[in-house]
Amino acid sequence: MREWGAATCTCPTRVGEQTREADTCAVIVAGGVGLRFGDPRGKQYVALCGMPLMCWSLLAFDRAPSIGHIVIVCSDERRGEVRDAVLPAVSLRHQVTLAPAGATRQDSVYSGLQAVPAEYEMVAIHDAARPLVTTEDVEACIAALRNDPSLGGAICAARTTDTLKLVEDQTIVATPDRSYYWNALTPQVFKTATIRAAHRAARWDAYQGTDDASLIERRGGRVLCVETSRANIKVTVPEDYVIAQALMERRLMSEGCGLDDVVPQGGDAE
Ligand SMILES: Nc1ccn([C@@H]2O[C@H](COP(=O)(O)OP(=O)(O)OP(=O)(O)O)[C@@H](O)[C@H]2O)c(=O)n1
Ligand SMILES: C[C@](O)(CO)[C@H](O)COP(=O)(O)O
Repeated sequence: MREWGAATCTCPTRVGEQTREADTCAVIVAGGVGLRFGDPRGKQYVALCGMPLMCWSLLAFDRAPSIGHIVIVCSDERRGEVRDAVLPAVSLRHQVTLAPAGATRQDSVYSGLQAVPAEYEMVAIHDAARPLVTTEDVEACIAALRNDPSLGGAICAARTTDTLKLVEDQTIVATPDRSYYWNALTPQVFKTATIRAAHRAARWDAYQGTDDASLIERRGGRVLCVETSRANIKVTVPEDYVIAQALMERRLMSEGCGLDDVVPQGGDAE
């Protein structure tokens, strides 16, 4: 893996100026230890194309016209690193609040939700470990929820392309019709009040879901899958890093934008 160094390549495309009131707060969860990744620095802090990996998703959200504030959830031990290394590597327009991580992803999201300023009607919850999210993905998901009041949430998702097997004791039990199966990605967007209530209910019931949509589903809410870029992978194991780096390099080469947009400055961290 490359060491952290000066940024040699840069940023996602700007998606126009802010044309509407920003009604959504981003909650970026970066509180995991990355056991499966195995690097003691933590996968969200290793360099990807010249910046800590989590910087790429911060930029994508910062440039989304619907986003007005960013909450970053990180462990107390890494708070200093976020302030001194992550935020200075990007030039964020929006104010940033840091919230303490919890023991599980769900606990970290719960913590992040407590830090969302009162004026934000919607939240977009995102894994810091998904650096390839685009501003277009973020906006598509927010627009889907905004445009359909009957929805309990809208999530970025991609259709499954492999043949799926239901397996017990390493033996195939069934081959389900894969047209019904999609991979859940992030961001996952919800009304702030709705997802806060769903998280409170899950804690009360001691329910642990692997994503936030499942907390809405279990209460009967309808969550829409918004088909977005399948390049938005989660860096989970070391092989994912290699893929993420190749995809990011390809994106940066095709966009060909300059370094001036990512000069060290940092947002105001509260
Ligand atoms: N207690 C936790 C656990 C996870 N996450 C975040 O949730 C996202 C998705 O989690 P995952 O890929 O499982 O990350 P880790 O928990 O770090 O990985 P592992 O399970 O391999 O330890 C990551 O951005 C991770 O930092 C978090 O904020 N707090
Ligand atoms: C939220 C998520 O990224 C959607 O795919 C995923 O469920 C997180 O799961 P993990 O096992 O905690 O990585």
